[in-house]
Formats: sequence, C-alpha cells, structure tokens
Amino acid sequence: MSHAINFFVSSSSRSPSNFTISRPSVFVSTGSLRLPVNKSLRTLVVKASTSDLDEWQTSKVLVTDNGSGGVLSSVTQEYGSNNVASIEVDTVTESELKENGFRSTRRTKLICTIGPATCGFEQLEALAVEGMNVARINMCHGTREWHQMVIERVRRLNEEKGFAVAIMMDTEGSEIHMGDLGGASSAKAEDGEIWNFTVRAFDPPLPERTITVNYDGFAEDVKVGDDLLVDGGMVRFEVIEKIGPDVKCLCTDPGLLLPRANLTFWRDGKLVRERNAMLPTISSKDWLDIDFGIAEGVDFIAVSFVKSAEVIKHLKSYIKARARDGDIAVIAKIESIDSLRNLEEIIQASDGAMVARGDLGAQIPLEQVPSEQQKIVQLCRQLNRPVIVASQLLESMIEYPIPTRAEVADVSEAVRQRGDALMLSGESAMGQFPEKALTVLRNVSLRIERRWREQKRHEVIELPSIASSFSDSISEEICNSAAKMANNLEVDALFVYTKNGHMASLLSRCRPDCPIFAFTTATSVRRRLNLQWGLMPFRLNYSDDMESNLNKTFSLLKARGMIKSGDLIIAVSDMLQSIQVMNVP
Ligand SMILES: Nc1ncnc2c1ncn2[C@@H]1O[C@H](COP(=O)(O)OP(=O)(O)OP(=O)(O)O)[C@@H](O)[C@H]1O
Ligand SMILES: CC(=O)C(=O)O
Ligand SMILES: [K+]
Ligand SMILES: [Mg+2]
Repeated sequence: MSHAINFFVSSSSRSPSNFTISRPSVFVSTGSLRLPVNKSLRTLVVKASTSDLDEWQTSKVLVTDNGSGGVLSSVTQEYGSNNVASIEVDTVTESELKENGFRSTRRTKLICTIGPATCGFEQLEALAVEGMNVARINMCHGTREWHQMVIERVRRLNEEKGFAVAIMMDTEGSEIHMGDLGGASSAKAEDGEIWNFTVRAFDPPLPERTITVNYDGFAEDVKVGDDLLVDGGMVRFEVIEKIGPDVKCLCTDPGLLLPRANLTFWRDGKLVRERNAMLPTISSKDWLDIDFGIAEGVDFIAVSFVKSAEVIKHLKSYIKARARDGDIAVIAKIESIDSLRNLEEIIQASDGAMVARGDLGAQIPLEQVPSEQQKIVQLCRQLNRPVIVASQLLESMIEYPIPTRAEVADVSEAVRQRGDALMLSGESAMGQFPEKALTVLRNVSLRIERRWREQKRHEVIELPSIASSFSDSISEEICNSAAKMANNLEVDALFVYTKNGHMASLLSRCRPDCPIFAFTTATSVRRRLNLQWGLMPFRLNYSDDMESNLNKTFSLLKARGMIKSGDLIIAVSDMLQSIQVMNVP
C-alpha cells in the first residue's frame, strides 16, 4: 500500500483542480544515518497534458531489434500469468554497482575511437570491460567494409557479452586535408626539404615527397609566401612556387605527417578561410557515409566542421525520413571559427555537441581553446545537450604507457567541468596502449567525481528554463526538484522511467550526487543514454501503473544484487509526471 500526496494539474488550467493528502509518511535524515519512519512511500503526483499519456497507453512495450539484446545480463521473472519481465543492463555497470555500491559508479562517459589498434573482437571487448560507453568510427579513415566489420563486432559484443556499447559515426567533412599517403602509416618531413602538394590524382605508390590534397581549388587559392600548417602546426611549410596543379613547399618546421591530416594556410599571420567557408559541411561522400550509417543503425552521427544550424536541421530531417526508428542522434562538432560564431543556434539544433579541440586549435589561437571549451560545456548543460570533450586528452599515451601530469590535469578539468563524455582519438585508434589510456580516463573521472561529491560542491550554475510547453515545464520542474531532493536527502539513487529519454536527460542535467537509473523500453534509447552524464540506462518493459513498475523493478534489481532492502530512492516518470520517495522494500 502506498500513501501519497497527489497534486493533479489539468493541462487546460494552471490551477490545481484536485488536491488530496492521504497520510503521507515521514522520512527523517539524521546525518549519515537515515531512518525510514512510518510508511515507506511518499508520492507527489503532478499530472500534465493527456497527449503524452495517450501515447503511453498505446506503446507500453516497445522492443527494437536494433542492436544489443544484453542476453547474458538479462534476468527474467514471471509476472502474473503470461507477463514475462526482464531487465537489461550492461555487465560493466552491473559489476561496478555490485563492487563499489551506488556512490562510486562512474558518471562521466567514455568514448573510444576505433582504429587498427582496437578493431579486433578481443580488443573491443577489452575496451568494453574497461568502460567504453561509445565506440567512434571516423569516416576519414578506413574503408566502408572496415567500418562495417567494426560495427558488426560491437553489435556482436553487445549481444553475446551483455554490453550496451553505442556506435558513433564521425563524418569526414570537406575541409582541406591531405590524402592517405599512398597507404603509408606516416611520413617524416625534414627541415629544408621541398615537398610537392598537388591536386593531381596518383595511383599508389606516390612519387617521393608528394602529398595529395583533397580540395580541387587548393592550387588556385594558395599564394607564394603562405604558411601551410599540417594539423594546426605539427608540421609547417612555406609555399615557394606554384606550377599548375602542383604547389612546391619548403619544410620550415619538421615533423611527422599522418594520413589525411588537416591542412590550413595562413597569410600575414591570419587563417585564410574565405574558400573554406564555401565548402559544403556535408560532402557528397559524407552523404553516402550517412546513408551507410543509417542502414547500419548507428546511434550517433557526429558532423565535422559544422558552420551553421541549417546543416544540422537538414540532416535531422533527412534522418527522420530515412532511419528505421528515426532516432539517430546528431552531434555537432565544434571545430571551426564559424561554429563558434553560431554556437548557440547550432547546439539548439543538435542532439549534442563535441568540443573537437584538434581542429579547433588549428583555427583559433591555442590559448583560446580552454575558455572556448568551458563555454561550450556550460552552454550545452544549459540547453540540455550532452557534450563531449575530445582530442589529445592523453596524446602522449599513443607512445608511452603512462600519461604526462599535464594530461591528467587536463582530463581532471574536463571532468570537473562536468562534461558528459571524454573521448580518446589516436590513443585508442592507433596507439600502443589503448586499454591503459581508457583506464586512466576512468580512474581520473572516478577520483574527481568523488572529490566533487565529498566537497559538496553543488555548483551554482544557473540552469535556465528550457521547456517549450507547459507539459515540458512540469517535467523540468519535477526533475530539478527531484535532483535537489536527492541531494538534500542523500538518497542512494534516482530512478527515472522514461520513454524517449527526455526526463532522464533533464535529471542528468542537474548533475545530482547520486547515480540515475534510467529505465526505458527501447534498446536504441538505452544505448543513446550511454552518452549522458550519470545515467545508467536499463531496458525494461513496463506499464503505466507506477506502483507495479516500481515493485517489478525492485524485484528484478534485488534478484541481481544491484539494490537491497532499505536503499532510499527517488523515482520520477514521464507517464505520471510524479516524484516518489521510498525505501526499497
Ligand atoms: N579507421 C582508421 N584506420 C586507420 N587509422 C585510423 C583510423 N581511425 C583513426 N586512425 C588514426 O588515428 C588518428 C586519430 O584518430 P582521429 O579519428 O581522432 O583522427 P583525426 O583525423 O584527428 O580526427 P578528425 O578527422 O575527426 O579531426 C588518425 O590520425 C589516424 O592516424
Ligand atoms: C575530434 C576532432 O575532429 C578534432 O578534434 O578535430
Ligand atoms: K572526422
Ligand atoms: Mg576534427
């Protein structure tokens, strides 16, 4: 039996039309010792618009065949005569929870770029075990067959081993970059050497000291005297002569050239970008890759070199028309001057953003990158979009088994800023120590998160209202209140029952002290929630009867040893728009 305080708010009028109190229970918090008093369930029900609810009644169970089934990790129980209940959670979350308890589960999500160093099934499994939440494939590199093989392996890993690793496809984009070095993994440019940058096509092997350039207008656009920077200055050349399609360049800062490295050219100390601005954000090759991603059912598409919100809107409507579930999230990569200019509208239009510091640092002064990062992370939080901090987090670990102290400090700062996710690039794609790098990210995340909680730094970041309807406002207020209550009452976990993940993201946005168990009916939503701070996504079939849902969840989680009697939780749901505080019976 539950005792409840009910507020019913009809959607047509903003005044409560019904207010009942039926012997609410009392909960007493005495420092760290929490004593349940009287009844175990308190409920605040705020009932909103009916349209969401109608949708709910007709889609109580939504199962997709899109990827992970989490077979090994699902527990099945009989409920009633013919209602079989099961809950799916990834094996890593489950063991973390069992070993360390609620408080010490990791909140920051981890992304690994997959490349030659990590594309084997066992290597992917090792990364999943170390905590990889999302596998990223970069369409700049590798063939479509290779990417398809990686996707197939990640899916198999999910199905056979009970992980829920999501897949992110990153587009190539049409910014100017070098070709693939005719198959070589790298080339060394020495001081004083003359290299030929050309728009001519060659069959491999390339002539010596030749670099192909992907952009046909290159030879026209550069001028003698321009500085040509590879990867933002890792190698530097000066243009000394133009001969038709060939541009002869003198190496002035020697270094290692990597396949498809980004090229920028500078004149009188300024980035030349007039023509770049004319290049399409999504090239014809990118559209083919996007079709491939849609056909493969990837979870995220990260769009390189976004310049405006328009391209994101265009891609989102394209996906909506084409994708099976219409639910591929679009991530805007912030890595150009134009993307900084139109930051807010780009983030608004997207489902998330990436601070792509590699290319960003090649377009703006390096010393400006940290403040832009902070600004983007904060803006994403305010607008409720997940944000990824990417590139060079542990660059030295491409070659060495331990990071530099400065790298650890950089990772710590990204965690302290409470970005949703950290991303490995070369460290995991082609480095010598991919698993060790991931372990560093995990350990630093855990340490900084714990320190933050111990210091009770409930930061005063202003979270503006973002709702666009009255019903959305109710969800937002409920989540803000629930998160605050969770901190004040020091509850063990927040439970959120969410169909499309929105309520879960609103809770995540508050960055509460306790972990958030997000229950969703769709496997694809579950995988997408993997990118968001503090969310532990579970797949569960449930009904519109919250009391029965809670009882079912408690039994299933208790059977798995993931919660125990007496644990204090706060539950919210997007079907009932309610807050319930209770001890696990
Ligand atoms: N599929 C792949 N095949 C071969 N090498 C890869 C692959 N993916 C990544 N790499 C290597 O790892 C490095 C870092 O990977 P990452 O995806 O971050 O590249 P990037 O080119 O810097 O990123 P972006 O083009 O998105 O700015 C690349 O420069 C490349 O050498
Ligand atoms: C990740 C990426 O694209 C960058 O840092 O440039
Ligand atoms: K890319
Ligand atoms: Mg980039």
